[in-house]
Formats: sequence, C-alpha cells, structure tokens
Amino acid sequence: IYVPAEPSITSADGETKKESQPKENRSISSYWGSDAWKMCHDPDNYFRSTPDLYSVRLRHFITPLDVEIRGYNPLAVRIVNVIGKSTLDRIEQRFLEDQPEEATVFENGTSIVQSSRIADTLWVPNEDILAITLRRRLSQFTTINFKNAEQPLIMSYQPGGHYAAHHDCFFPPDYWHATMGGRVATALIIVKKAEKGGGTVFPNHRTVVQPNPGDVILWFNLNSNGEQENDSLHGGCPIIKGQKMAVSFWIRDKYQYDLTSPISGKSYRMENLFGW
Ligand SMILES: O=C(O)CCC(=O)C(=O)O
Ligand SMILES: [Fe+2]
Repeated sequence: IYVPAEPSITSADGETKKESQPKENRSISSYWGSDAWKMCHDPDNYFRSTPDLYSVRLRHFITPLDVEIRGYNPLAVRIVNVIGKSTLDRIEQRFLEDQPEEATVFENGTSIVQSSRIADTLWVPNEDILAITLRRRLSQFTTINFKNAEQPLIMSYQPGGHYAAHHDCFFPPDYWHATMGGRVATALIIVKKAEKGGGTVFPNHRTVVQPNPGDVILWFNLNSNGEQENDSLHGGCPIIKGQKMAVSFWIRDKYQYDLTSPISGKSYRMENLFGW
C-alpha cells in the first residue's frame, strides 16, 4: 500500500494556543443531558443494553484479538488488553515529567478553557518516539493509517474531572480539514482506570464502556462520505474516585486507503476496521 508522508498535525486550530480564563461558575452536570448523566452513574446497567451486543475473538494473523462491540451504527468497540504495561508506564512517566496544561474545547474557531471538559492534557509531538511507538502498535491490529492522526493527547482526569458528551468532528471544518480531512475515528488508549466513575459513555448507543488499562476504545465519528455520525456522541464520565489517564488519537479521513467502505455513504463496519 501507498503510505503518504507523515503529516504534522498539531491541534485543531493548527497551533496550540489557549486563552486562559476563569472557569464559569456552573455545575458540570449542566453540560450533560440527564439521560447520559444517569448512565454515567449507573454503568453496570448500561452494558448489555442492545440485544445484539457481543464480544468476538478475532484471529488477527496469529494473535487473538478480543473485541467488545458496544455500538454498530456507527461502530464503537473496546479492544481488550492490546497495549503492554511497559508502554503504559512510559505514557504515565512522560505525563509526570512534562508540563501538562488545562484541557480546552474548540469553540468558534478558538481553544478555550471551559468546565464542560475538566482534565489535564499533554500533547506528544508526532515525531516523538513515544508517539511513533503508539502509532505503530495501533496500526498492527486495525486497517487505520495512524500516520494520518493528530498528535496524541495524554489526558488525566482527577475526581471532579470529566468531558461532557460531544462529537469529535468539527462543523464548520477546522484548519486541518482541507489537507487531512475530518476526524473519521477516535482511538482512546486507557492508561489508568478510575476507582469509581470515569467510563466512556455513548448516550445514543445506550452504553458506558468501563475499560481496563491496556484497552483501546475505538469509534467512528464520520461515515465513508465524510458526514457526521450523530450517534458517535460520547463523553468521559465524571470521576468519582481515583484517577483516569488515557491517550486520544483523532484520526483524519484522508489517506485511509485500507479503510474503505464498499457501500458509499454508509457507516464503517467491523470488516472495514479489522480488514477481512
Ligand atoms: O475520556 C473519555 O472517555 C473520552 C475522551 C474523548 O471524548 C476524546 O478523546 O475525544
Ligand atoms: Fe471525544
């Protein structure tokens, strides 16, 4: 396959700028719909909520790959235990050694601090050996071209931290859209798991994913026409106790030569993601 030159995407607005401003005096629950909020606080009741939800063990070359399907349309999966402990330690170490910043949300063309998202975040440059290692590993078991992803973002959530339900794609399109396309999919590596709370909720799939360190949650935000999948709505549930750490890869839809859909205008499916 043809592998394009590595793009050097930074943040959504093309540079990591941030406007520091005080947090509004607003409760975090006010950023959530009551339904999603309820799901976040009762994750066990939102596991097997769809009748055809199941786990599969794929034979990926010789490696077994356990995949928990949490939503079909669009696809949202949990891939179990695919990132090794030493790699997770490296991620955590980097976060501790470097200088994380307050998380921002992208609104009206600029990145702002807002209490719809409370976390500490650290971008890992694309050319950094850690980013290269992670991309290489993620490329081993999916058809996605991780070279066409934004630089990975390490996120740490403490009690009170959360990321209210949202879509990952930008409308109107962001700075990178013209050259790299939209955020077709998101891969979230789980580094540390909160003791209580901190699942990833997909309100329209009616499910809360409660992954373990080493798992990857992967979902599609766009269909093969580049249109937003409304049911890709998701959020990071509030942390009640402990700390959650994860790494996000927002994957752009240009140069995804192996991630093709036979049916134009339709959602990506398992066979597109795992390539059989
Ligand atoms: O922390 C989570 O569970 C969700 C993170 C998220 O929404 C994202 O990285 O786009
Ligand atoms: Fe997101």
